[in-house]
Amino acid sequence: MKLEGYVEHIIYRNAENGYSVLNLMADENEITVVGVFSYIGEGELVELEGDYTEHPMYGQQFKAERFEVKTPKDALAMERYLASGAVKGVGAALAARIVRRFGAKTFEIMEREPERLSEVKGISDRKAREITEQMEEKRDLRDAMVFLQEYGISMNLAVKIYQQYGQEIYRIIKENPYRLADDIAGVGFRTADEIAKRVGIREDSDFRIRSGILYTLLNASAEGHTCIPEQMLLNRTVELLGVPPESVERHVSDLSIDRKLIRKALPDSRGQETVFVYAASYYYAELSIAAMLYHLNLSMDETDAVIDTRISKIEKATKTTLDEHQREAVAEAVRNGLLILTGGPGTGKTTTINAMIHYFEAENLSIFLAAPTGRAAKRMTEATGCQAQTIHRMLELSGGPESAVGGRAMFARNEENPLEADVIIIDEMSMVDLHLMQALLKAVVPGTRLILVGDVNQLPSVGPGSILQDMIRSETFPVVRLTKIFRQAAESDIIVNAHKINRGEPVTLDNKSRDFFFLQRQDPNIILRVVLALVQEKMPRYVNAEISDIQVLTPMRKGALGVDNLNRVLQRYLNPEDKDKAEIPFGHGVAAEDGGTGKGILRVGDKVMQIRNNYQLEWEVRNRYGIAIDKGVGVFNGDMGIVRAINTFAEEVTVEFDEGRMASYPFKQLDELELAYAITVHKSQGSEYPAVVIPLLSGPRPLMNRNLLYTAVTRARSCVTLVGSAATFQAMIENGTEQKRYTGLCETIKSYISSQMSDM
Ligand SMILES: Nc1ncnc2c1ncn2[C@@H]1O[C@H](COP(=O)(O)OP(=O)(O)OP(=O)(O)O)[C@@H](O)[C@H]1O
Repeated sequence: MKLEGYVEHIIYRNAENGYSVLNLMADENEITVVGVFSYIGEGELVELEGDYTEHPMYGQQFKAERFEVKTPKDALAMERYLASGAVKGVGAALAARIVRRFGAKTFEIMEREPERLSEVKGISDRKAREITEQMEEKRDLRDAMVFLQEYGISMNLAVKIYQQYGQEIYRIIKENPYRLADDIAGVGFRTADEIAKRVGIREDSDFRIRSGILYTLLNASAEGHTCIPEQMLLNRTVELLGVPPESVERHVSDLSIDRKLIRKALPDSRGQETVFVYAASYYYAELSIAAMLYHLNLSMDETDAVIDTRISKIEKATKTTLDEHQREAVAEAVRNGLLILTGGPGTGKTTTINAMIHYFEAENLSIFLAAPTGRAAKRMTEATGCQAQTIHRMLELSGGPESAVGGRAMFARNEENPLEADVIIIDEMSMVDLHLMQALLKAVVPGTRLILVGDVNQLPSVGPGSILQDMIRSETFPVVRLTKIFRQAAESDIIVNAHKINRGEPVTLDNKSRDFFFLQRQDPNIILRVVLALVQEKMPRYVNAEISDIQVLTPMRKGALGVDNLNRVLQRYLNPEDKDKAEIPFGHGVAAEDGGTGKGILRVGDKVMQIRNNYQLEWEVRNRYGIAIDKGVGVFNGDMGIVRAINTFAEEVTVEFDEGRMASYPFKQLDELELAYAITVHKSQGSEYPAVVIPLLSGPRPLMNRNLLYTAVTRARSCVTLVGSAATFQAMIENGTEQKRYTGLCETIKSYISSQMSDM
């Protein structure tokens, strides 16, 4: 049946799919209507098709299957529409005046002769234009929404697509919807492919195959590769698209002629020359990194005798005697434009950094200290007594919306406006990925000393590349390796065992240690219970810390002991439901037990983590009177915080990060957060926690390796407790095969250097 009426009030609206509940006034009757409305506003006249149904709780309602927004016919209806707030700047009084002037012709005049609006008292020419433009925009947007909905595009996405292309959408969607995957954040190949299918674009269309190839490369970069073997690219793309290999091959070759892809011969894991394929931007990033490193790698003049004397003076002043390698590191830092310092935990990296700082300070040189994450920067500040900052902040991430191009950061410090420092020391270098390294190097001029400090045995960066490892492997730059564990550090079993793990030696699990425990349990449910007891009671007391300082680390996302399930269980006990704590549905990864929606809950008091870099998110630090004392932009992958407020009215969640930084997330942006009672070992890189609890039972072999265990264990400052299978633990120590990362930086550095040599 059909029903016509005015939208009186929208009771509920799901912004993602348009599902709405609204009050409709039809012939003086108020009717509750439910249905999917792509675009609708209060005050509008709609014609609905559907049927009345009986809802067990809400009684009779009209279920709309189809709808059409109609132009209001009579004067009263027009006035109602205009007064509804649908047009900005027109309130009830003005709406009444407009309709009094033009009567039933109001809309016609607004459409055809908008300049006449200025005949109404209180409407200037400019305002008349504004009102008209709004009416037009609304109509265009509505038409576009209806069009995009036909292709199964959600409303949020439809708005984004419309904002990007405007009236061009019709052409783009019909000709090449794969462009959406390139241009719009949140549209991937799969969404574009779905649209293409509905539009009727053929499976073997050129656009589809090219887009599929680029998508495969993008996926590879999400796994950390900067390039992949061509054969692997072909296989994966063929599998993705279901098209013959020849056509993929042909397009790979076309794309490389267009320089969208770069093919390059590199040695594979067995050292044999193989063709690898890069997305062009990754290739040029490696090339420019190689070139910039080459130019920074200068020799600086200073005699050994002078250096020796100065170091001895520092040793006296700081009452430390540096060992041979530490001394060498300081001397090399003085003598070179570029230096890598690497070593495991407790081998004296920080002590060496401190000696370097003393040395350069005595020379009156300006020194910048930085690290890839906020937590790592904070640690560096504490350990050196000098202010360290995140690399992003040092490079002056600019705040405006233009600060991220294609999701990438834009920095105010770059080749045109380099950092004004004589010495830059970067800690936790193993976490720096290809993009950040490129941005950093752009902002450093030759002549500035760049000292890169890190532990090359940690897991590689979350983002693509294995910069530190590749630089060391290239054997092109000065490297000092610290290997000796100092006496104080040697008293810690965390450090001693970490080194054993790294060397592949067995670790004794007799629980006679003060800071390293292994609780053998085989049943996942029992492991969960033990983990909970450790986090909730034992560890906070043992290391004298808050519950939120105890971090659970796990290798995996899925399974009983994966991140998702651990978070669900830990949340239930550590931050249970409470009528005084606001909460909202949240997240995608949380399975089962919640009514089959696959969603979890976010609650005030929850511990959360930002899971991607957001260069635009604003934060504020307020004093106790609520006055902002510091402001900035950018919350980064891996930053941890506590949910302080959930405002369902403003649809906002406020999270407090380190150092009191408060950031607000619109509900729509909550996919940037995850619960963080438990996090993956990968995400924990660069952070340190007073105590770490690691459930360890089983998992896929490539993941369960020495590298991962080493990284997990070294995250703990005062205590590590592993809970689970000792056999798995020992097997991980023996599994020295790292997850393979394909990168070409090492070879690119070498070939760049030799090309420079031959030019000389
Ligand atoms: N030359 C030295 N003589 C005596 N003790 C030293 C020396 N160098 C470092 N130490 C001591 O060894 C311990 C570890 O040193 P440091 O903190 O510098 O190492 P690190 O490599 O930075 O460790 P981590 O990566 O775990 O932070 C500290 O207690 C430090 O005081």
